Amino acid sequence: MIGVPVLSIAGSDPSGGAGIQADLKTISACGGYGMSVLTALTAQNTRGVSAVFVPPTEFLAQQLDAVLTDVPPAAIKIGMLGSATVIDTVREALFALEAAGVRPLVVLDPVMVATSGDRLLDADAEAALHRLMAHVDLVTPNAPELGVLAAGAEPTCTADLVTQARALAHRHHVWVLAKGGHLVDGLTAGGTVTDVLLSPQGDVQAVDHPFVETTNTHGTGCSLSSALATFAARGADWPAATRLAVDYLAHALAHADELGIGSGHGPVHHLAGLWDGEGVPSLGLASGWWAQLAARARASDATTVVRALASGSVEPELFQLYLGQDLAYLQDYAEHLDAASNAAADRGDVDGAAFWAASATVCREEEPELHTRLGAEVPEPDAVTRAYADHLASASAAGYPVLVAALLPCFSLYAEVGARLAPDLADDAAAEVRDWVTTYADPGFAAVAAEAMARLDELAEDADPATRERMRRAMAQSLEREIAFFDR
Ligand SMILES: Nc1ncnc2c1ncn2[C@@H]1O[C@H](COP(=O)(O)OP(=O)(O)OP(=O)(O)O)[C@@H](O)[C@H]1O
Ligand SMILES: Cc1ncc(COP(=O)(O)O)c(N)n1
Repeated sequence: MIGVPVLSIAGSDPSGGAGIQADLKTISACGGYGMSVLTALTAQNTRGVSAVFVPPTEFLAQQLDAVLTDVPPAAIKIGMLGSATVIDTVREALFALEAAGVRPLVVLDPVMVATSGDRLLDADAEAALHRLMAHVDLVTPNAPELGVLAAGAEPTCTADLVTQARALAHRHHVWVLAKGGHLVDGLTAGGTVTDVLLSPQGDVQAVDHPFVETTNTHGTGCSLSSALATFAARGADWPAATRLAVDYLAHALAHADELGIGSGHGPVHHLAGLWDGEGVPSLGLASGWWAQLAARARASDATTVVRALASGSVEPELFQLYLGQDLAYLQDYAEHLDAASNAAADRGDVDGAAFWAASATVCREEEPELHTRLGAEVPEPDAVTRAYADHLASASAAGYPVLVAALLPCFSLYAEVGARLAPDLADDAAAEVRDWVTTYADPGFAAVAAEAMARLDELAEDADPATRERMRRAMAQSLEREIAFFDR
């Protein structure tokens, strides 16, 4: 189990139930390494907020700089922001991080009003919140916040949540988890609360969970968004991370009354699962390494080749250069897949041997067909291609588990880039772009990439600590070679 770094940018609740205190407990309980940057200090307890102190924005910028230049987070959860100036300072920090080639996943809990009814965001800060949304992957409004952000009436039923969440998802091209915690009037124990998850394309998924009859709901929004950021940081996609986060919170809510903290709306029991001995949900060791690299992997979107593909048209010379070198690379890669197949067979792993051999065949036969259809010919390998080949050769010499770790990014990164580019592919995208993107966005390819990762997870589980470290490094180095490969 590794602690993927997750950063909370939020306000402090000294009574420990909401804000960064809730976030750090949640991140730890969900298997992340929690860090926090403070936007504001509140004086509050379970009965309400009595004062708010906002430190100078220069100090916020210093905190962000200190953390982000040393420990790039795999995900960031943003909570209480307070004012437009604070929002703009956070936005600038995210922008600078992206410019430096690191794009963590970003979850925004658009905190406007506390459960107690106290305002936590200036009314004039809404425009700044919309500007921030350009850097956000998923936003988690409750019903009143959704009404404000989607400029509609406050949703009063699930159908309203869906309509307004779709408008917000569409406007900012973000995932929206619209929370149904404010629509529970009339529910009793045994009833069901419905949150709804919308993709940026507007696909809807209802996320049902049991209604808990309790007044101890202080900090549910903070905890849910932190859990989501942590599970996503650990490698779950948004629908899976949402289910894991909702289940985590349901358990914490179900045990809230056992804590019995304060005389007002008390906190949920963030550590109920750990104290019960149920531990932290497991997601696989190597999947965790890849999740830790995800912020780096998404930086491939800024490379020349992926940028050109995303825009729907590619300069022929650039594309031919890339495709030609990729053809040269695939010849070498197929040989290492054969080596992996032989090594699996030597260990008596018949399924593994068949899997790697089948992948080698795809690299020799199917993928080059795409490349040659797009006009590529095998050139002399250039320095970038040779460096990748040398890396694979030394990984191979280090043994089967290290070799598989080095082979993995070529599966996972292409599946991820394909999946990211496909939904936004313009109708008039050039034919060669469409051909390339649909090849790597194919669900069959995603399934193969997932199987490769599952095999690596098993190898990592069985490996000793020194081998695990070599595997983790080999994976990270392959990712760097992949990014260099796209940046031509
Ligand atoms: N009594 C409850 N039983 C079950 N789930 C609940 C209950 N109250 C809230 N939730 C869940 O808690 C999460 C937070 O929802 P809510 O709509 O309350 O957000 P919020 O208003 O941002 O949170 P907060 O009330 O902490 O400000 C959602 O997943 C919601 O479904
Ligand atoms: C510092 C801070 N941040 C966020 C909230 C909202 O949490 P909730 O609405 O769940 O009380 C809060 N009360 N305090």
